[in-house]
Order: sequence, then structure tokens, then C-alpha cells
Amino acid sequence: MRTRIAIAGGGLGGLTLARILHQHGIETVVYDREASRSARPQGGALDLHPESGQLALAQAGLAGRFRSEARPDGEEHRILDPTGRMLVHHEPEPGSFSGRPEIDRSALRDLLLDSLPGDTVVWGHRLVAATPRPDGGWDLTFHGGHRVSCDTLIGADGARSVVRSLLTDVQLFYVATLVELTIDDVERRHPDLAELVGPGNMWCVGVNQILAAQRLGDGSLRVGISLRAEGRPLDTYRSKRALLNVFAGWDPRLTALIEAAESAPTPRLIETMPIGTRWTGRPGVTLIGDAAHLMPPVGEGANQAMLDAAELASQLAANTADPNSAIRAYEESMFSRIHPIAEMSARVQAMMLSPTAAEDIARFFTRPAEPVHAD
Ligand SMILES: Cc1cc2nc3c(=O)[nH]c(=O)nc-3n(C[C@H](O)[C@H](O)[C@H](O)COP(=O)(O)OP(=O)(O)OC[C@H]3O[C@@H](n4cnc5c(N)ncnc54)[C@H](O)[C@@H]3O)c2cc1C
Repeated sequence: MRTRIAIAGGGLGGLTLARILHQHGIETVVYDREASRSARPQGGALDLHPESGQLALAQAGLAGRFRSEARPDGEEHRILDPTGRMLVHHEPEPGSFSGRPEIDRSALRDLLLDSLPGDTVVWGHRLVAATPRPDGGWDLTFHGGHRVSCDTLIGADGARSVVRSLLTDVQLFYVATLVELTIDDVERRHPDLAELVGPGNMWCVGVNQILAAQRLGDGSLRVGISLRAEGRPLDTYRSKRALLNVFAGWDPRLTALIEAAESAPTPRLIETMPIGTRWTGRPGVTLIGDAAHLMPPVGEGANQAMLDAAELASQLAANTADPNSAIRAYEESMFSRIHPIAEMSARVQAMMLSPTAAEDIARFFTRPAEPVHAD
């Protein structure tokens, strides 16, 4: 089978790209390694920025749907130290909207999937190899041996992208360990924890470690633990008992968040690509999203993946006769956009997991507003 444009990876980047190209009358096939659309839970809220995620959704023709599904604001946050002392308590004005509304990540993914023709995404297809064809296209081989060919291959296959290896041999850095837990029906079953966290987000910031909790729309609480990379095996963090040891000495009201969790801890490595990563273009292939620029998770990755998709789709639609020029134009623009964002993300990540994080973060949130100068 021969496809004009094949997209490896049906995450937010790949689906946004498929949708915007579909809007331009260009059909694609998205191959995803997951067995089905519901195979991987996509929990959590996403803060969509006007200049990236929201812009991409508008280009996808889905901005109206997005607004109706958005929650009013996500700005209530509390920052505590390990003794339970409140360092910052920010409450939005009653009835105010943040202007950067949070949207449920699964709802966003469903919105994109439902907006595509039914045969666009092919599940259960893990790309394992791509080899160049003499005619300039690519032969794709999937786990299990299935093969297809395409003219243009877009790698939207995330942090451990297979397509990336066609363009660069860049190595990933391990910067932190992230462990996630959930507490269901928190208001009813753990009113004390519901009160502690409040209606939005709570972060407890210690030395090289953060215990955060976020209210989700379904009444549950997501507990996220970030630990500075120490080279310990992930299995170290697979039990609640082991995690409680990590937080020994913290106020028991805070560690109760770990004790109350129903789910087993799911630790994973947070890796990044070196800032400034770029590659020399190669005909018929490019990358978007985490495959192109894996950054620390400080609220930019999905937004930039969607903006990549929007920019690449515009270039491809404007230049159907010469997709390689479209790809080159996209890559140049993406590299210069991403590098400052990657730098900022690395700085925020370093600040969050540093020995002075509590003071730094409190200072950041309580700094006086910048004076406004009239010209
Ligand atoms: C804890 C956490 C919180 C975050 N919070 C935010 C946030 O608030 N805001 C924000 O903007 N970003 C956030 N991010 C970052 C964001 O999740 C990613 O940057 C974003 O998901 C990247 O999208 P993507 O489409 O490039 O990749 P992914 O979402 O990783 O999607 C890749 C897709 O490719 C598929 N795939 C992988 N390998 C293959 C293969 N070999 N063959 C076929 N398919 C394959 C996968 O199944 C997946 O569907 C967060 C990240 C983490 C870890």
C-alpha cells in the first residue's frame, strides 16, 4: 500500500496535523502503536496557550468546540513547604477567567479523533524501521512485519521517537523521576485532603523533591511526585512504602496524600533533548512534537507539538508540489521558535528541583508586577 503522507504517532501532535491537513483536503494515515484509541489513559488537564495550542485548534476548525469544553480557570494554587506552612496562596478573583483555560487532555484527544475520517488512524501499528526508497519515498516496517510505503513520513512518535533516528543521533538526558498516583472521589472519601489541596493545585516543595496534587474534573485527585534525577532504579519508587521513605520528616498531613492513593505508584523517567538540537534536512521526512524537541514537562510540550502541527500543515498545504521545501521552511521556523522555549523550560525545571526551590518559587509567585511605562 502506498500513502502520500504517513504520520507515525497519534498523540496530540500527530492528530492535530492529520486534522489540519484534512481541513486542507489532504488525507493522511496515522499509525499508532497503541492497540486501540482507548488503550492508553490520557489523564490530566492541559493549559492551552493562546499563541500555540489554542491557535492550532483554531486552525483545526475546532476552536468553538474547545471553548465549550474548557473549564473556567486553573489559577487557584497553593504552595507549601514540607512542614505544611503555606508559602503562597493564590486565588483568582471570583468569576474571573484565566484566559488560559485548562482542558481535559482526554477530551481534547477525543475531539481531534472524532473530527477525522474513521479510517485515518490505524491502531496497533508500532513503527520499527523506515528505509529510504530509490524514488525518494519511505518503506515503513511495523512490529509484526506489516509494511507500507509513503512519499512523506512525519515522526510524531513522541519522546522515544523511531523516526528521529533517521535525522539525528542525539542522546536524551535523564533529568528527573516522576511518580503518579490517584485518589478517587476525594471530596467524599477524604474531605481533609480535599480541604488541604483546595479547588485547584497544590505543590509542596522540598529540597530536590516536589509533592503536587491537582483536582481533576471527575472528582479525583492526581498526585504527582517529582524527584531530582539521582540514578536510582525506577523500581525504588514502585511501592507506597518506598515513597513514604522518600518523604520521611514531612508533615504527615502532606504524606497522607501518598497513603490515601488507591493506585500503585507508576514511576517514569523524565528525559529531555539537549537545548539547541537541530538536524540537517533529509528529503521526505521530518519531526513534530516531543520527537523533535523533548523538553521538561513545564507546560509547553503539548502546546508546541500542536503548533508544530499547525505550522507544518500550513507549509505542506501551501506547497503541495514541493513537500521538501515545505518541510525545510517548517524546520527553520520550528528550530528558532523552540530553542528559547527549551531554554526557559530547562531553567524552570532546574528551579523546581533545586535545594532552594521553595524560596525561589515563592519569590517567583509573589514578585511585584512589572511597572508599565508609557512611550
Ligand atoms: C507529567 C507530564 C505533564 C505534562 N503537562 C503538560 C502541560 O500541562 N502542558 C503541555 O503543553 N505539555 C505537557 N506535557 C508534555 C506533553 O505531554 C508532551 O509534550 C506532548 O504529549 C507531546 O505530544 P506528541 O504528540 O509529540 O507526543 P505524544 O503525546 O507522546 O504522542 C506520541 C504518540 O506516538 C505513539 N508512538 C510512539 N512510538 C511509536 C511508534 N514507534 N510507532 C507508532 N506510534 C508510536 C504513541 O502511542 C503516542 O500516541 C506534560 C508531560 C508530562 C510527562
